[in-house]
This record gives sequence, structure tokens and C-alpha cells, in this order.
Amino acid sequence: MNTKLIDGKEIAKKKRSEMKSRVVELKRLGVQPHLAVILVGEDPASKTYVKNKEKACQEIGILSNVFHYETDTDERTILQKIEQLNSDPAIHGILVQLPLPEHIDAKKIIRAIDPKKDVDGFHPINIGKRILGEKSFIPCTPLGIIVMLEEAGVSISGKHAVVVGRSNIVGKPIGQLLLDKDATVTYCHSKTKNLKEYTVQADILIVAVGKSRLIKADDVKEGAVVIDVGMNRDENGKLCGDVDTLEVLPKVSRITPVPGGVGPMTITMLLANTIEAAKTVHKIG
Ligand SMILES: Nc1nc2c(c(=O)[nH]1)N[C@@H](CN(C=O)c1ccc(C(=O)N[C@@H](CCC(=O)O)C(=O)O)cc1)CN2
Repeated sequence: MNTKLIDGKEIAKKKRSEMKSRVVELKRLGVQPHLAVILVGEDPASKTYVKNKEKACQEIGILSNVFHYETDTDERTILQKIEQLNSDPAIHGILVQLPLPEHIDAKKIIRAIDPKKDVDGFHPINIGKRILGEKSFIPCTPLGIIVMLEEAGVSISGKHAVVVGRSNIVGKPIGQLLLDKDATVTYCHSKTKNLKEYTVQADILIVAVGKSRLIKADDVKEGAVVIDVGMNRDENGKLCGDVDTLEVLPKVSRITPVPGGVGPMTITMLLANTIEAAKTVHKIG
């Protein structure tokens, strides 16, 4: 692998092996982390992600249950399931795979999850706590990006980080996390005029917009670190990111590939959050 590429698969492997040992320790103390996953519908990508989450849990000794509902399941059934999981002391983490079918209000569903079991970090209580710098669950993809930057030895303090994209799952939280690490943060989005004017100033460029190969060599500064969160299919059906990796590679100091970059870290951080949830509830430091 090109030395400029930040290998998400390798970092994920290392982190999962560390977590496996932590789970062994927890089991010795009589605690086995347990994750409940709710999947509604037949979206092929969501089914794959859920299967991979189940497999990853199994690999490191976390218990997992998947509750798979048909597409036309009503909101009340899902809310009742969440209520049941909230009050089950054996369950440490709950996640609802997104996106949900249109007739289900995702905001209502997320708010129903006990914030102490919200291992996705999407509940408004966890978002508020995070903004205030209090201990909270951090959404898995942004948390994975921070871990990748640390593992790659990229210093964040004093750097100009430009975030392209303002989703609640990635863009907003990653900007906040970088700010907490003393970066100067600029947010860009679909209404930003002359995007390039901002991206060329970035020491650390995070792109999460869902547009195939939007960022070209001319859009990045020499020596920048580029984190590509995009996961798109190009005109030939090939998986690609929001950054034109091949074109940008000669110019940057480090870059995450797609696939094999940020993606594998998302599930790895879910495991980390589930372990943390179990430790917190059992008051294990
Ligand atoms: N409840 C949640 N829903 C969704 C989340 C989330 O964090 N919580 N994130 C995404 C989907 N996602 C996990 O759920 C996810 C996406 C991608 C990957 C990944 O490993 N991607 C691979 C490529 C996979 C492929 O070949 O298609 C990679 O980048 O190498 C893992 C998890 C939306 N929903």
C-alpha cells in the first residue's frame, strides 16, 4: 500500500485486537457487553452493514442480537421494541440502522433510545453533552476519523481543518471534535460559494458530501491531510469516495482510501462504544 494512504483496515484490526483483550477482562469480572441492533426493511447496504456489525461483535466477544422488521412495520412496533430494550439490564447498547423507511420518523426513534445505551451517539442528550465537553457517546464515523488521525501521527492542534458537509452523523460532529482538539474549523456545505477558496486553505480536509470524486488536485493544498468519508458508486458502478484519490495523491501528505479508509473504522468504534456502555453501567473504570 502507498505510504501516503492511511490504512483504515489495518488500524481497525489493531483496535479490534486491543478491544478483544478488554472484553476478556470484562468477562472475568462477570460482564459481557451486549448490543441490540434494529433493522427495518430490506435495503441491501444496510443489511450488509448490520451483518458486518454482528460479525465484528462475535469476533471480539461482544454479544449481539439483531431485530429485523419488515419494511411496512409501523413506528409504534419499533418504539415498543426500544422501550423493552431500554428496560432490559442485560442490554448495554442499542442502535437503529439508518436510513429508516420514510413512514418512520427517525428523530422520534432516536429520541426513544435510552441515552446511556445510545452507542451511535445520535440522541440529543449525547449531542448536547458532547458540545458542552461532557462525557458522552460520540458518533462512530467521526470518532473513527479522530482515531485514524491519531494513529497516523497527524497533529491537530493549531491546524486549519475544513469540513465539507454538515450532516448530523458526520459533518457537524467531526468539526466539533476537531475544535475540541484546538483546530481552527471552517464548515462548507451545498450553499458555500466558491468551495475551492476554502478547501485549498485546509491543513486537514474532511469531505463528507456523497458526490463522486468531487475534490480534485486543484482543490487541495500541497501537503494537506485528506479524509474522504464519501461512499458512492461511479458511472461504472465502482465504489468511490468524494475525493479523486488518484489525482490528489501526489499533492497530499496523507489520504484515506475508499474503500478501506474511514468505513472499517465506523464499525470498530461501535464496538468501542458498546464496551464503554457496559463499563459505565457496571461502574468499571
Ligand atoms: N445507525 C447507524 N446507521 C448508519 C451509520 C451509523 O454509524 N449508524 N453509518 C452508515 C453505514 N455504516 C454503518 O452503519 C457503515 C458504512 C460503511 C462501512 C464500511 O466499512 N465501508 C467499506 C465499504 C463497504 C462496501 O464495499 O460497500 C469501506 O469504506 O471500506 C461500514 C459501516 C449509515 N447508516
